[in-house]
Amino acid sequence: MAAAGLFSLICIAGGGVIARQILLTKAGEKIVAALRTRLFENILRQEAEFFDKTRTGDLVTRLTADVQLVQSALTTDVVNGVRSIIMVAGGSSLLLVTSPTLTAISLISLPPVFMAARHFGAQIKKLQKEVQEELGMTTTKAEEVISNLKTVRSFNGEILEAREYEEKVHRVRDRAIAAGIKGAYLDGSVHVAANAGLFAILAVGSSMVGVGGGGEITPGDLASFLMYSLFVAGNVASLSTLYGSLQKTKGAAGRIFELIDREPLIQSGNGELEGQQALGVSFQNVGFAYPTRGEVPVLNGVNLEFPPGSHTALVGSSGCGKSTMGALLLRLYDTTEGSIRVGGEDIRDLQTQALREKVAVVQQEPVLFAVSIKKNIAYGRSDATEEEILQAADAAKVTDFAKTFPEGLDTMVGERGVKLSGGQKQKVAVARVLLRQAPIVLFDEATSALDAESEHAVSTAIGSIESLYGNKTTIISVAHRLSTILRADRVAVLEGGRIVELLEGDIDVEALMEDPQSPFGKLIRRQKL
Ligand SMILES: Nc1ncnc2c1ncn2[C@@H]1O[C@H](COP(=O)(O)OP(=O)(O)OP(=O)(O)O)[C@@H](O)[C@H]1O
Repeated sequence: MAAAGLFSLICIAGGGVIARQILLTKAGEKIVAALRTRLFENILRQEAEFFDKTRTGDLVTRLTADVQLVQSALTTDVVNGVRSIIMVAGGSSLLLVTSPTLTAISLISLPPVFMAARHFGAQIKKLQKEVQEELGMTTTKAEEVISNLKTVRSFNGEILEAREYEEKVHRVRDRAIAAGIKGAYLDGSVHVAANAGLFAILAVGSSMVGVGGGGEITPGDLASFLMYSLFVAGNVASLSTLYGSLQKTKGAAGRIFELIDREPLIQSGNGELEGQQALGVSFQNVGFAYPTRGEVPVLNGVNLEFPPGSHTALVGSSGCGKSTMGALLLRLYDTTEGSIRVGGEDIRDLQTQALREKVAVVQQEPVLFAVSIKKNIAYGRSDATEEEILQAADAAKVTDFAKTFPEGLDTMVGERGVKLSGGQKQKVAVARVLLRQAPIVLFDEATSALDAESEHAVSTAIGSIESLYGNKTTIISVAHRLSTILRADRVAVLEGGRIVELLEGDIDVEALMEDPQSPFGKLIRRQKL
């Protein structure tokens, strides 16, 4: 009967183990999923300045390794901790019942335990934070080298890169070992303090038993007291190990929550831009310096109107701030001085999403995603029909080169579009923007990677799309390509951070080249075009 009863109890305990494992796994995985999602969503909300300052690897480490540490702490560590606390509480009550005097004496081991936990705990937390930061740098390095392996290889950089990676890995290792050593000191000190308590109990307890027995307590009581004390000391020791591990987690959790709680510096306004009509853009006394290089002004009192439906070429030498004007128009950064208006509204008063819906950009270095050509085009507008996608692909001459691939528009382009040529990538980016049908179109030297014939085809396509979808305000920023400049009906010259010349109507290039006062003439002469 007793054996059967015991077996039933074991079965119930087994069921408890199963339930605990299942519940812990569920809780842990749900915590990880929720943390990752919230973290990722908040990373995406951050302003461009944040990404100028933060390394990608650091963010990836927060999403992976840091979250993983928190998961194990919140499941395994917390459960073990609760169990040890119950054991310590239960064991202590037994101690109290057996001998209140000896229990009071055993308490002398507690202050050193707390002191050790405080002292080493703080150091472990700091070191673990450093481990996670160094891990972030290691991830950044690996990601940079692997995604640019062709460049690394062409410069015979493999050995150098492997050595740099090794150095970073060693820094992670050294910090992790240092944290482990502090943990070991914590465990060791707790062990000594807890066992010193046992010695005190033995010394005082034996005198309480008295020579030959007959004292305050029986030898049996002392033996039980010592056994309970060992049990309590063992659980206090495992609590200290858990405390060390919780301190590690605090380092990682701090990094996660600092980012989950971070409010982006660029806050969206509430205004909306209704309708699909052409919108004008106006730069009013705009001054700007990149926050990471605050002492170097890039723009300085830029005044420029882009009337609705106008086609403006923004011309200026390399690095003069043309792309920066585009970034400001998209409100990736806020102007340091002055304001930018779209459709008469200050862009700081508009919802950032509403603003970006109205501006389509072909970037200087177009970025494609690791999906098919067609999906990359469809990224331009989520509700576009198949027909519209094909129309955009045709207009930007994507169909011409895609039909030479066995899978046509369904060809996968590889990570960042590595399986396409520079010009092909740019054509896909143009198709994506054509599909977007935004009233303001920004070409950041979009035609630089296109050959003359494709460039002509693309600009004609833009014209035809325009006649299909209505007038667009286009801004083409271009360093020197005269054929592109002349296709615009206005030319604005950017120099020294301000607009120094605005040409409208028929542009007589020959005369301007002769004119020593004309910045545009000077620019063209310098470029020898
Ligand atoms: N994220 C950034 N952080 C700090 N400085 C930057 C950043 N982006 C650009 N700059 C600096 O701002 C200046 C203007 O750059 P911008 O890209 O606007 O030039 P650009 O006229 O478009 O040049 P290009 O014709 O060569 O593309 C440059 O001196 C550049 O080094």
